[in-house]
Amino acid sequence: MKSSRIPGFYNKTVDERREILQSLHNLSEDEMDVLVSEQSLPLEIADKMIENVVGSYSLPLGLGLNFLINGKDYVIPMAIEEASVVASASYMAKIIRDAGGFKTESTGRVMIGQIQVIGCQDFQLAKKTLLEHKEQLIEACNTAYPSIVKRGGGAQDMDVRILNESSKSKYEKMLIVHMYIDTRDAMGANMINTMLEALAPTVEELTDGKVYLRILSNYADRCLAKATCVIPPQLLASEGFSGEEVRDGIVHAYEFAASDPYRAVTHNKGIMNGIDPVVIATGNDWRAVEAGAHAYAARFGKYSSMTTWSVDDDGNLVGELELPMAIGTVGGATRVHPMAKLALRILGTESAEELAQVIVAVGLAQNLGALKALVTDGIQKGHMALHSRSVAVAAGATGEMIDMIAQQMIEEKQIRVGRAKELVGQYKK
Ligand SMILES: CC(C)(COP(=O)([O-])OP(=O)([O-])OC[C@H]1O[C@@H](n2cnc3c(N)ncnc32)[C@H](O)[C@@H]1OP(=O)([O-])[O-])[C@@H](O)C(=O)NCCC(=O)NCCSC(=O)C[C@@](C)(O)CC(=O)[O-]
Ligand SMILES: NC(=O)C1=CN([C@@H]2O[C@H](COP(=O)(O)OP(=O)(O)OC[C@H]3O[C@@H](n4cnc5c(N)ncnc54)[C@H](OP(=O)(O)O)[C@@H]3O)[C@@H](O)[C@H]2O)C=CC1
Repeated sequence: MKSSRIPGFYNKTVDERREILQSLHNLSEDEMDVLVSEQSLPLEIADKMIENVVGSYSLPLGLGLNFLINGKDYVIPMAIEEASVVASASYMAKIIRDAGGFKTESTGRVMIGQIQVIGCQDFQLAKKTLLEHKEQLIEACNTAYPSIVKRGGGAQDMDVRILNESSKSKYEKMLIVHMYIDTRDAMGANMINTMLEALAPTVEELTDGKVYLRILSNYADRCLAKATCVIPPQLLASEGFSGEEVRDGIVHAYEFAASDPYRAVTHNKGIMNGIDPVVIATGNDWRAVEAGAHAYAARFGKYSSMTTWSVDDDGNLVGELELPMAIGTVGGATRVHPMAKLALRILGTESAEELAQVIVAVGLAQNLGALKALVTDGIQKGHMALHSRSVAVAAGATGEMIDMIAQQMIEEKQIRVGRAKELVGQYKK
């Protein structure tokens, strides 16, 4: 792909932006049509995706620009309702690009399937028996879903745990089988659940217990993606603030989030501001990603910051974000929703592993954007200036009136629906 660095893209009209996108990716006219909201999800497809369909729900799709990840340029489709997120991601990606870009890596694509067994006469014996039959159980899993094995994935390993072993309650004591399954480019929920359901009768036989739950775990801690950036302080300087001041402010902000769950939740919400829009745009399951990410943020026993920010020996700001990233480039809605297909095409990611790495890079950029704003001008200046247009629309402004009212509210430093309504009234006179 050509460079994703397109200065002033946001000052262009929607049509001009579409033309740039089309030439950047050689998109066909059919693909371009998908960007027109009536085409983005035809009703007959929507009606096959979920139940009781009466329509579809649109979100704005913006492009995160300037992303350089492992030396490769990416344009990032982001579906989100909140102003300033896309601008902030692009701004931080521009700074990080000047610092050499993001470096990313991942652990592979191993997901976890859980089988719950209760009522065993002897839980230790049941565990021992299962472990003795490990190879047979892995093989049974793979027999239930041979196509994933042909694709180079499938069940690889197995583990057994006993929960609440000393409990006297028949409800609390249970044995949990973990199957470790490489799902390749799929998120894998359905394939894992199929495998587990096929395995359950054998597990019951071997344990002399009763199987209840057979379901994947969304705590995908063997399916991790990590992004890092190293930024010389001079790239962080902004009006009235030296680069060193901004750098130190960001590290102080990180330490606050690392030490206080009340701050960590907001800090992490800012990270998910970047992650969710890409997960949604690519047709992936954002509830699964959200659940896994927050659980990982609590993995040391206390809910904490998803990112870390520190200063290296050369005085650079170093940022890191590692998260479970159970997404796919096939399966679910990724190849069903026309917009998701287009988003994957624009991203140009060749595998789920690559997509996962791109997503955490966006999360890291988004966190940096929020922290940089918070430790300098405060969040309201940049965020509310962009949000002012939505406020004007909420107050009933239309057409040219929207930008004029938004601008007036920014100048008056009064970005409120009440004020916007007054201005709409004045313009309509
Ligand atoms: C909003 C900015 C970027 C302005 O920042 P600025 O300094 O006015 O930007 P600039 O005019 O110097 O432009 C720099 C670059 O930003 C981008 N950019 C600039 N403007 C636009 C625009 N209109 N549309 C698209 N892109 C834009 C663009 O890439 C541009 O480069 P160029 O292309 O010109 O070479 C900055 O103030 C910022 O990053 N603010 C933070 C915004 C943010 O975090 N929003 C999230 C919502 S708040 C929240 O939910 C989370 C939070 C904050 O609670 C999390 C937490 O507490 O940790
Ligand atoms: N707790 C949760 O998170 C749950 C989530 N879900 C939902 O499950 C869905 C995801 O399930 P998932 O199993 O990923 O999707 P699918 O059920 O759509 O399965 C993906 C299919 O893609 C095919 N495929 C083609 N190319 C590849 C490749 N390179 N790598 C891997 N598979 C490939 C495979 O079939 P073949 O090999 O036969 O071609 C595979 O079965 C999401 O919609 C999610 O919301 C469902 C239940 C619970």
